[in-house]
Amino acid sequence: MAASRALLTLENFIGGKFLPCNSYLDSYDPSTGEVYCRVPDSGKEEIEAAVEAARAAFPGWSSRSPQERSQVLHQLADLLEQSLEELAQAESKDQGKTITLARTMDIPRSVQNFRFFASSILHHTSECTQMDHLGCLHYTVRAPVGIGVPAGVVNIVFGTGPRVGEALVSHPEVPLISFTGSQPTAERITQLSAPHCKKLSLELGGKNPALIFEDANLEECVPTTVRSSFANQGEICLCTSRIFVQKSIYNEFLKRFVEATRMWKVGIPSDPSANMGALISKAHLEKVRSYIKRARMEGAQILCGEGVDKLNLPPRNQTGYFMLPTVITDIKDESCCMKEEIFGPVTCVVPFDSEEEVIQRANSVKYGLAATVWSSNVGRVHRVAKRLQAGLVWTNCWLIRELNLPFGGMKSSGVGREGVKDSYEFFTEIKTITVKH
Ligand SMILES: NC(=O)c1ccc[n+]([C@@H]2O[C@H](COP(=O)([O-])OP(=O)(O)OC[C@H]3O[C@@H](n4cnc5c(N)ncnc54)[C@H](O)[C@@H]3O)[C@@H](O)[C@H]2O)c1
Ligand SMILES: N/C(=C/C=C\C=O)C(=O)O
Repeated sequence: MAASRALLTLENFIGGKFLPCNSYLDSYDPSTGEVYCRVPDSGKEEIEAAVEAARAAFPGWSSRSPQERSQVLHQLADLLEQSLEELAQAESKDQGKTITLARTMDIPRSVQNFRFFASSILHHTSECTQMDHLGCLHYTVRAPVGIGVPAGVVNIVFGTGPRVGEALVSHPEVPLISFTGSQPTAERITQLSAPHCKKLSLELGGKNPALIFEDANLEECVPTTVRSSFANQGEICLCTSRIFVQKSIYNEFLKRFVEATRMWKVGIPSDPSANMGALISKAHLEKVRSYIKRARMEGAQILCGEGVDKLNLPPRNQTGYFMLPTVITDIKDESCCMKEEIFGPVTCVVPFDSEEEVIQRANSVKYGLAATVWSSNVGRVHRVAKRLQAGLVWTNCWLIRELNLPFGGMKSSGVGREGVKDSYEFFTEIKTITVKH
């Protein structure tokens, strides 16, 4: 029996200290399907300790000036930047994403976010009114609700959603919840938080359409739509999973799109030339595959990918959670593949005739997160973008992020928004003060 390699064991980080836990969960390397790490299986006790640490840290941290807190956030960005490669390797290993995506998107975006918010907190203004006839001045101030960085301000508690997640979201001293995840979980969190009237920010799923009109520039549209469909194995809430193509260019688009999809390289995450790595878990891989099986049963066509083309992987990775990017056509709008979020490397391509028709069909799902519109007619992109039920509409591009402006979805894609103004308002309480002079 080969000696088992010492497994990486993570610890919770509470009150500025790394703390062991009584029990642990196995964490799997998505590229091999092997256990590579153990994470704490935390529960109520750990959440209580984290809330206590936060409670103790709050008075000191919340009274620090924006200038001091900005400096701390810039220092965090510096530390992330200095450890970019180590963090990219860790993220790629843990999530199955390619090292290239982790190096060029995930970690740099984290640095950018810290720097951006470190700057924005220095520029907020408040409101003021005067009642001269009463000799009154009114103004607003905002007080932090959450906490920032010194010991106890950031607490990291590992565990499962139902066990440690529920302990956190139902804790009476946790006043607000910023949740990113699926709609079913958001429903559960909303139920648990309701008795405490907690403030909620919910960033949920999407079933994001691409609307490709006959005057689209296919040289740009095809590669960008391949990327928006399959980046990070389709495990991005903003990924395109329904592609509506105007009939007159449908065959040409499909030919180019399938060719480009087949060039989208699936490889081991550490391969810098891979475009796509492994899905997050065995269970998720099987869930994604089940949608393709259902599409086949409904008589849809699978033009490339799962069950059509061959996946070439080294022997050690054949137990990894890999699948090929898959394109489905001849599928009805009523199909679950066109209605439900699959959150995998699967996209459906269907034709449409008119602008009116495609807007109605694009809006016919319960989600409303993101959309892309491809047309060289500037009047059309503005007109269509305004009518789409989506919180984010990219025209002739995808995933260009503007942190100054609201980010988030409508309908079942979430509640509230993130961004400079929206996050500032969410994480603070506003107060109106009247001074009679
Ligand atoms: N809108 C966005 O910005 C955005 C960004 C990324 C992902 N997403 C969405 O997230 C989903 C994929 O992420 P996921 O699979 O981790 O989602 P998930 O809902 O399964 O889990 C999200 C988080 O909630 C925790 N959780 C699970 N059950 C819980 C419970 N009962 N109480 C408290 N916490 C609980 C999980 O441990 C996890 O940390 C997709 O729907 C995707 O679209 C949205
Ligand atoms: N919050 C964001 C999420 C992006 C992709 C999620 O899968 C962001 O871009 O700010």
